Amino acid sequence: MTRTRILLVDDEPGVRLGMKGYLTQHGFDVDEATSVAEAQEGFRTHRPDVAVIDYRLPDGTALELLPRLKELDAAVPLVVLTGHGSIELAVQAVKEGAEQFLTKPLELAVLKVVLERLVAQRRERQRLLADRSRAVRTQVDPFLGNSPAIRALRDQAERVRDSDSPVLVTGETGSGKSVLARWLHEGGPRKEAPFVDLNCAALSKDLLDSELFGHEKGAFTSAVAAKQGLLEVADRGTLFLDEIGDMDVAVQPKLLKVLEEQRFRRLGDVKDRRVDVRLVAATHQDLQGAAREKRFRSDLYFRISTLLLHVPPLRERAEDVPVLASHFLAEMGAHRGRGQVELEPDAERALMAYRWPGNIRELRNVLERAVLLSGTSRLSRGALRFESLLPAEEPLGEDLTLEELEHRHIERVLAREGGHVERAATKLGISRSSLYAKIKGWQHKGG
Ligand SMILES: Nc1ncnc2c1ncn2[C@@H]1O[C@H](COP(=O)(O)OP(=O)(O)OP(=O)(O)O)[C@@H](O)[C@H]1O
Repeated sequence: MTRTRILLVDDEPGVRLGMKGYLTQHGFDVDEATSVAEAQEGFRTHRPDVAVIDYRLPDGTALELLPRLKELDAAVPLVVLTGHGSIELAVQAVKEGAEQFLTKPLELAVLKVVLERLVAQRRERQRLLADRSRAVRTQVDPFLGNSPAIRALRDQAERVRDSDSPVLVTGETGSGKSVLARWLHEGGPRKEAPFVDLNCAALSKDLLDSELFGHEKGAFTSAVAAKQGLLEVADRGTLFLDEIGDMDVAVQPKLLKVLEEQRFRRLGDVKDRRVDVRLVAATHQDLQGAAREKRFRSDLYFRISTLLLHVPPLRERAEDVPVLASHFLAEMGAHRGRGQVELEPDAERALMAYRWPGNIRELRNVLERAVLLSGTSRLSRGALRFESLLPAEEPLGEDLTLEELEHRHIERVLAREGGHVERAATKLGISRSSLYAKIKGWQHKGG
């Protein structure tokens, strides 16, 4: 569980000492400030979860400080303390944005309860904010199936889940990289904090910059108000950068700085801010190759790739296809208020033999379409329409001659290799010229 950070603003060292001792003992991290000016600076550079502010400060009152803090970040709850319980003061403080007003002498246990409640509310709001662009998903198990490949992935993922180091998730499109990233967050020590998900391929350099780092008012022409970056939203949580291979090279050194120093700067700002995020990055590209060819910074590559998780393509774990398929079919049945749709044996065989270039996403789509169009409770091979241009791979028939069997197998390997004769020949374990000879032979026979 992440520790809650409190900013304590009081000019009396004795009061601060007492409160800090108590709160630290109860699991809070406490930063201190002794004046309006120090409080503003501390709040700006090291954002607390809650600020506790004494009413009277050497250079002003809490009423002056409140709107300034609210301007910096309206989401941080503020608690005001005063020596004399005055209703007018309380009303005024609340008007200026204080969430809570407490009188001195303070019951430390009461303060603790108040802080815990405010922090829980803030975390909930932050979580909603982080999920604003996506429907909240129910937890998906990334390790459905029992193949050695998926069991090995689960073992590795469990080992890296609780660490703070960056993780790089590799795998083909649709194989479940995002699902795994979310699982790392939801099962790990940062689960109470936000999971922020950003697709680097979908944004131009400038947009990516301002989405990630935020900006100050006036940083560029359209920046009419200051904006929090997603790094700040993800503070204490997980930042998931999908398609990191497409991140603009100009943004990459800034991300490296965040990872190395836990600092970043909003566009147009003059000072750094501190942030504590765990990075999970994903890519379907060969990032090492991209780094070698200077399309991706190699220092960033090394920083993010110490913990590497590779999600296997579905075709390398065909035995998991029936498990995944019945999971999707149950889900679809429940969604439509119908019973479970079952697979006929010929459909199951076709699903297991197909190459799934679009992986789990494609499997789900194929089943969804089949369920919609067939309207029956048993799906046969004929109901399946595969997305890829490759022929669906049904098991080779038992009553073929050896020659027909060879012919079909060669066609299949050629299709898999995209018609590349040399690669197909290597796969088949024969020379290119023998493969050509065989193909020519069929052409003669009109095959
Ligand atoms: N283990 C799983 N159980 C159920 N659904 C899954 C599983 N893995 C992936 N999916 C589903 O498959 C689809 C693709 O998954 P996901 O978005 O995680 O893949 P990805 O590898 O991140 O793809 P891309 O590279 O295109 O971003 C999603 O709809 C997801 O819900």
